[in-house]
Amino acid sequence: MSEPVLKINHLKTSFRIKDEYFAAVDDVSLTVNKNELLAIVGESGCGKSALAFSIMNLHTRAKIEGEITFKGQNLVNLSTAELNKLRGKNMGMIFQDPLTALNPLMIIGDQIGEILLIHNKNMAVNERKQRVVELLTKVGIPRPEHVYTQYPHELSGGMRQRVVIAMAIANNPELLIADEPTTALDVTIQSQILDLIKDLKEESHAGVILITHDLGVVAEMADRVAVMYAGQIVEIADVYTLFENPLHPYTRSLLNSVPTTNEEQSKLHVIQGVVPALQNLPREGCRFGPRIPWIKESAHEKNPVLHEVSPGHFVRCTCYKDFHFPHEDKEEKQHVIS
Ligand SMILES: Nc1ncnc2c1ncn2[C@@H]1O[C@H](COP(=O)(O)OP(=O)(O)OP(=O)(O)O)[C@@H](O)[C@H]1O
Repeated sequence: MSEPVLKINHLKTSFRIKDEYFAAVDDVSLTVNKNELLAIVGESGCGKSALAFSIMNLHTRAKIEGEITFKGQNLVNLSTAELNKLRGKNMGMIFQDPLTALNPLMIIGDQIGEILLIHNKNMAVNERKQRVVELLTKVGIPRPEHVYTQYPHELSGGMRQRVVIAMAIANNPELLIADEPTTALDVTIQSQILDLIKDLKEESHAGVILITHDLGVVAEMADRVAVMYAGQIVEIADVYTLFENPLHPYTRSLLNSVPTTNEEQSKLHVIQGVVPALQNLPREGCRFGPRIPWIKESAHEKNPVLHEVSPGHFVRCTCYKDFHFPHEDKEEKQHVIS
């Protein structure tokens, strides 16, 4: 039986541009369970980071509405002091760029030690040092005692990201959010970092949210996947269902734009257009509609909602029933879907 760590209900995060607020996260509801890795995918500008930052309450000037329930409390209503008790202790975050997440003027040991100290005021100095070395060892850093004394600029990008992960897991959080944790790293290092996150999840049984552009990573690591487009979840399902039976035109377009060795993939699909700027997002009708203009208007719902097409598999808008790629024979495709 799955046990929820985080429950998000009708979350709306809006940013002020000139005199108006525009929702970058628009009515998102989801759950993350203990020992589950939920991947959030979508093109740049779909609202993935805005969602992650909302959960950690790291937006300074956004308007946040809805409910983010963690440990029985709605994070949206908590004061900074109350939030600080949870952040870094019960919730950890791994950021895209490890350099910006670290203080350049502080040695690694002190940076991790500080996180331990904030949440364990009575921890003795020696115990703290020992725990930092343990954490550095756990995230695969060689010569941890030496690295303890180094500054961030003395480490490689991969090692710095390991330090950031050590900080995020220092207090054994129940929820770990990783926002494109390998974007700033070399390809060779990327898989090591992702393996580390996966191992940590398996060991600690934490709930993990992994934000990524990379569908290969999703296939490899996720238990469930939420696909975001224009601030909304357009499809959510367990990882097998999402890859075996993707339904939303956006999900299918994303999957079809990745080259594979699969012989059935006759042609790569280039998704038309781009995600509009926040103030130009379509707010009515199917938000993805303008990017699939060959699908007739009547296929879309006026106010698209998520439909549960099979247990745990939700798809927004009815247009998935009529969707086909321009190069496909429509009759044949409808037969496959029905
Ligand atoms: N502080 C802000 N003020 C105004 N607009 C913002 C702010 N932060 C994000 N946005 C806008 O909100 C939308 C969603 O941005 P977000 O960074 O969440 O996208 P993303 O899916 O995480 O993209 P990426 O993959 O590039 O990180 C974008 O249109 C972005 O320009």
